[in-house]
Amino acid sequence: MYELKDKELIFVFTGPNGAGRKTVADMAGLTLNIKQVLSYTTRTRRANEVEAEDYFFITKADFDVAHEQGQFIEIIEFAGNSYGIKSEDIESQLEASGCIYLILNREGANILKKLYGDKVIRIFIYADRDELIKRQQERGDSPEQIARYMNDFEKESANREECEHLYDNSDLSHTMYDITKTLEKYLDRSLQDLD
Ligand SMILES: Nc1ncnc2c1ncn2[C@@H]1O[C@H](COP(=O)(O)OP(=O)(O)OP(=O)(O)O)[C@@H](O)[C@H]1O
Ligand SMILES: Nc1nc2c(ncn2[C@@H]2O[C@H](COP(=O)(O)O)[C@@H](O)[C@H]2O)c(=O)[nH]1
Repeated sequence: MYELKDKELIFVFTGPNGAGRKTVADMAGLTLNIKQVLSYTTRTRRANEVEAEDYFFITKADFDVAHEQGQFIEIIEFAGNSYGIKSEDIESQLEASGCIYLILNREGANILKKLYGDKVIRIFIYADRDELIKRQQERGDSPEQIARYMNDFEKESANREECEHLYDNSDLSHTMYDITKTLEKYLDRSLQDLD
């Protein structure tokens, strides 16, 4: 397993679907110049999603081959699709930029924490249940898709207790203000550790 160097950090954005993890994580990444490690998925691409920007969209056959070859650090099956992150991508991105972020469900967030301990900061993003449904509807998800994703709501919400930081994302600009302040503290500390 890759051993993280002193200054390297992994931010994991987690929480229930539709809470705004991706929106918040990408804005924070852009502001603070932190790069994302993308997952691979067998899920069908949504209308607004772009290959190699949101995910690497691959076939189930390719996913299974990569899995058999031990390329994934962790995988999940969710709503009939497979998702995983490749160890090599984590390693190369850390070496290139020092700090990375990922957007994962509770299982992935907690596996990384177990593997990398204090180097992993889990950021739990949440919003009211009805608001999550509304956001998924507005994005054009079908009622069946929303129901499948919301099945996980309770378990995903319960994971807040495990996370290092919690943010209510009812108001995006407030969320961004608070998260940026928190991440900056970690980044400053990490730079000071270098001295
Ligand atoms: N604070 C907010 N207020 C209103 N809408 C928001 C807010 N944050 C994000 N959204 C919108 O909610 C929808 C879901 O956001 P996003 O994709 O970032 O969520 P997610 O937690 O990554 O969930 P998923 O994995 O289902 O995409 C998007 O259309 C996004 O623009
Ligand atoms: N444990 C992991 N969770 C992942 C990974 N890639 C995405 N996800 C999470 O899965 C659900 C569904 O994603 P969606 O894009 O279909 O809405 C969501 O919670 C993602 O954050 C992964 O590699 N490992």
